[in-house]
Amino acid sequence: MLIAPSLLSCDFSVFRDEIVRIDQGGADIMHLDVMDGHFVPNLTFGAPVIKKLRNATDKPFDVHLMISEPHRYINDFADAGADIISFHTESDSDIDETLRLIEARGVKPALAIKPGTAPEVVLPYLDRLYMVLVMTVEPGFGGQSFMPDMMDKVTFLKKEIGERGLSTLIEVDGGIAKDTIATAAKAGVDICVAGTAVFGAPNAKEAITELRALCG
Ligand SMILES: O=C(CO)[C@@H](O)[C@H](O)COP(=O)(O)O
Repeated sequence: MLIAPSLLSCDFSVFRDEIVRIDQGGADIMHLDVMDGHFVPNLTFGAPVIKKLRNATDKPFDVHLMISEPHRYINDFADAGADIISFHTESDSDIDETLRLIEARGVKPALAIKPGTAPEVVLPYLDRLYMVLVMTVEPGFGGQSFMPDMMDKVTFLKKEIGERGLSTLIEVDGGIAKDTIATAAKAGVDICVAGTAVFGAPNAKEAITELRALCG
């Protein structure tokens, strides 16, 4: 299991230091939530901020776009140093064209689905995807409760990935904590995003180590 702390829950007044802290704490991937106050009812940061932070770590930057019209910003996030870009199937973007823009920049493409979205929507694109991001809360805010019924989507997608002989990864995001991560691991999740469970803990390194250990 790869652990991707969500920087949404970090102390933004020391954003760079927080990245260094979780890097040294054993984080596998840096999960960066971009919100526009339109696709989701919250605002965070954009490509210029990510670009300034890129040299804080060598770990991959996993940029989760919770924005409308993501196709307009793919080049900006690629220029900023994103390694993975995920965008939502529910956004007002041409999925095929937006994937093409990501592929053209040599960035790993991912599709994200909200809790109310059926996993079948990603099937036409699965062969092109580095990852599918299955939201286990409604996107927009940290600190919500994990939705265990989303694991049916993980099972469905893992089966399809296996049958097609693909290596597409499954990431889950929202409510991942000590009492929920084993459920995700059992369902076959490859990457767990965790915000509150890492940044809300007294010691981020211990929290990351413990989360990983709970996956068996
Ligand atoms: O993208 C989101 C929320 O939209 C997530 O990345 C959350 O930030 C996860 O936070 P926790 O549920 O782990 O606190």
